[in-house]
Amino acid sequence: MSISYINQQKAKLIDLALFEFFSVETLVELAALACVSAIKKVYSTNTHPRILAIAGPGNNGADTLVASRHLKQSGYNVEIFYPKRNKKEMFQNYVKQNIEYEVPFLEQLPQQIENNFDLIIDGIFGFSFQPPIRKPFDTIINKIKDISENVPVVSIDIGSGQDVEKGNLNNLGIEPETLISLTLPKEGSKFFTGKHHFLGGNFLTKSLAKQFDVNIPQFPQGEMVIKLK
Ligand SMILES: NC(=O)C1=CN([C@@H]2O[C@H](COP(=O)(O)OP(=O)(O)OC[C@H]3O[C@@H](n4cnc5c(N)ncnc54)[C@H](O)[C@@H]3O)[C@@H](O)[C@H]2O)[C@@H](O)CC1
Ligand SMILES: [K+]
Repeated sequence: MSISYINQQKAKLIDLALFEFFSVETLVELAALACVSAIKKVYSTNTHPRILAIAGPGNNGADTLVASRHLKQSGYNVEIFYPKRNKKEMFQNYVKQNIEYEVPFLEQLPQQIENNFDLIIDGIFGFSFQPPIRKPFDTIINKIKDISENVPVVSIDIGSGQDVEKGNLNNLGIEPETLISLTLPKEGSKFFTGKHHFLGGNFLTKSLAKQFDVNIPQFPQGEMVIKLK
């Protein structure tokens, strides 16, 4: 049975349904841990010790802020660029946690990313993205696109700037080396051209799968992610 790919509306509805059972903090913590698990499988602290994490204003950014803390605890050197801060308490707590765990926040996108970082985490936009890309993320996404030939990029849920359903239309979004889809892959990820595609976020029950008419995967025993590509 193949795994379902979902459109933007279904992603939002499934998210809302999960909030009936879990707090957003729980879902973010688990999604972030799944992302960390996928990252560790491809990029080790020996080969890719210096990580630049770019966090957006929504829950894709929340996943990134939490993943940054876990990656730091796992021995990576992580620095965060988080240009548009969400005022909600949850996000403020994630900032405090990173400061406590000695993960620095950068005031600007660094100039020489390729010389100073081995890996970029793209946590700018997830399934709620609506084009066109507004400031300041237009220039940030263009910069990441420019250097993605030289520094590998891991995108959480979606390559930021890509259309959630149609993929990288007109090459406007980030095309990552590694994509980590959450809950179920979005339709746009059918066009993914990078090397590694993981699925994390083992949240769906049989009853939710029936309600939303989707096929859900069986995660391998003891694993937080499934490798789709
Ligand atoms: N059920 C799930 O699958 C889960 C999803 N989570 C994460 O949550 C994400 C979805 O989070 P959200 O719904 O908060 O939304 P996103 O994080 O996708 O983005 C919404 C934010 O981006 C801004 N934005 C949207 N389009 C823009 C544009 N064109 N230019 C500039 N800013 C723009 C919005 O104003 C809003 O602040 C998922 O992709 C995933 O990463 C996880 O945190 C937990 C579980
Ligand atoms: K993203």
